[in-house]
Amino acid sequence: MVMGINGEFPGPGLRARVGDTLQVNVTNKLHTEGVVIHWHGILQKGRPWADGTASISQCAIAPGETFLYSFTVDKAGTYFYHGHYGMQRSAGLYGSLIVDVAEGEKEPFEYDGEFNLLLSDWWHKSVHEQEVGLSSNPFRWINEPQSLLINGRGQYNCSLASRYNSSAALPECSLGGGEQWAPNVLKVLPNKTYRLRIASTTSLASLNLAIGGHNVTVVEADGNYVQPFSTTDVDIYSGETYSVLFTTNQNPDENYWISVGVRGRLPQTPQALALVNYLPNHASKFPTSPPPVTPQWDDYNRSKAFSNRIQGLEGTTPPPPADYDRRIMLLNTQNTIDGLTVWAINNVSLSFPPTPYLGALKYGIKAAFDQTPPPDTFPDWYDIMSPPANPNATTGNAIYTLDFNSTVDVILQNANTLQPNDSEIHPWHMHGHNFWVLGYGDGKFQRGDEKLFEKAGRRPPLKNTAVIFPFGWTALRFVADNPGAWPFHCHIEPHLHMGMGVVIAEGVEFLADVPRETLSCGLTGMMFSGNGEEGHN
Ligand SMILES: O=C1O[C@H]([C@@H](O)CO)C(O)=C1O
Repeated sequence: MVMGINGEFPGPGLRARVGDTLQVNVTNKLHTEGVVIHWHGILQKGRPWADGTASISQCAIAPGETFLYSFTVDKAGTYFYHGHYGMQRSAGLYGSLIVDVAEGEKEPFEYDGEFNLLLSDWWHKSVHEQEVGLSSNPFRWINEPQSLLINGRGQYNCSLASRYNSSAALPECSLGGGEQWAPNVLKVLPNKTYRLRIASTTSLASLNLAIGGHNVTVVEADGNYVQPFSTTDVDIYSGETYSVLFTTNQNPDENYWISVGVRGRLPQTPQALALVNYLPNHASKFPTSPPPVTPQWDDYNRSKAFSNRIQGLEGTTPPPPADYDRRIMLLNTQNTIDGLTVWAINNVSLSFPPTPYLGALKYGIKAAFDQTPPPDTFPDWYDIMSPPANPNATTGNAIYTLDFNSTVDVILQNANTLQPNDSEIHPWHMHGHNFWVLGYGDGKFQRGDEKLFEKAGRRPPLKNTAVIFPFGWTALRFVADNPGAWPFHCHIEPHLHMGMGVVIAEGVEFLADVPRETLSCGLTGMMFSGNGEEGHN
């Protein structure tokens, strides 16, 4: 079962120019559940209610109802959109969103043509069955995906590439032409430069993409320009987007594979493949070289080296100096609550309340969520190298309230899971803000480690998603300059479902109004249905 939009999966690609206002009417035709759409990477300055997050920016759109998302896009780049209620993104509710530079403006790089690859992973088990398993005792994990998809296409139970390897476990796919699952074909001319936009909306998988025989130059990450660098392959974590340039300077009598494979978890899913078709060769001409091999899944030094190469483009805004009034240390742990397996941040597993935070904050409804702030740090003695000594965590829905316009540092600290010698990749995505990635480190963050940021001599890149490596930490800095309530969470869909996130809020008092049509549920719904025609339901 797949959730589609306008009869399509993935949903229709959207394209706009900087300065445009997009108006998207979403009608919920799911019969038995609400829906919201999040515009991933769009900052929604001044319109936090358009962020499309259930329980945070709005009430879920009820079956049969229509909600108008209206927002301005102010930064060129590669983005996507997706469901942000339950695990609807995993059910296929996503599509691509591209913002071009304004008329007459130029990108800081040149290219002759472009392609867009939206990457995802796919399970045969329905999302509802997955959700039930994750919230069961005993816990039932979703396990690895059955397929990796490129623009919604992938193969199952066969491999396009088995002819290159006689010991391949899977038979060759028999392509007749025109199959829905046929690989994406990128038609190119020799000696041109192409822009490849890549976005990952995977539910779980960390990916690596490479083009056989071609190096790529990375130029954009998460809608921000980066200092160009050349590489053989690109790591891409869920929630990230990249643009890379490649030049068709190889033997024009050949076609070439693009491969996408799993990193960061023991892969059990065949690579996804797309074809670079040098014209006038026929697309059915199989490349003579096999698809690029995905680097060893647990070669984290290689992954770290790649992440460390991403720097802000020279001349772009550097991070402001530290304001150590507020440094938030977020310890990510796997825990148990009443026998259920959860993820917790500083020992609190996030559970979304029925009243959207934005409305609750705007109208001062204190009963809507826990008013005691969550902890800004974790105990010094916590041993991140071992399973939690006391694995019991609590459930909570309190928020981090930030001073408006303050500079905030966040240290995301990874730790051992409930299993000995195990720590996992977590790509953290922040809504409403870009942050500077100050640095990555191994082990437990120590006072004084901030020196490592400066010593590295890197120009921190602006991003909206950053990974924490196993047993390591990642340091971020951002300015709390966007009035609203915003989730900041692991972009692995089952991990958010299991509580791996926090909510931050700032400057809500500066919002003139929060549209009533976003508030028709929970305590705000009651508040507004009490006084006649203003009520929604
Ligand atoms: O949240 C997770 O649960 C499993 C495992 O840790 C327990 O089965 C896994 O691989 C996750 O990422």
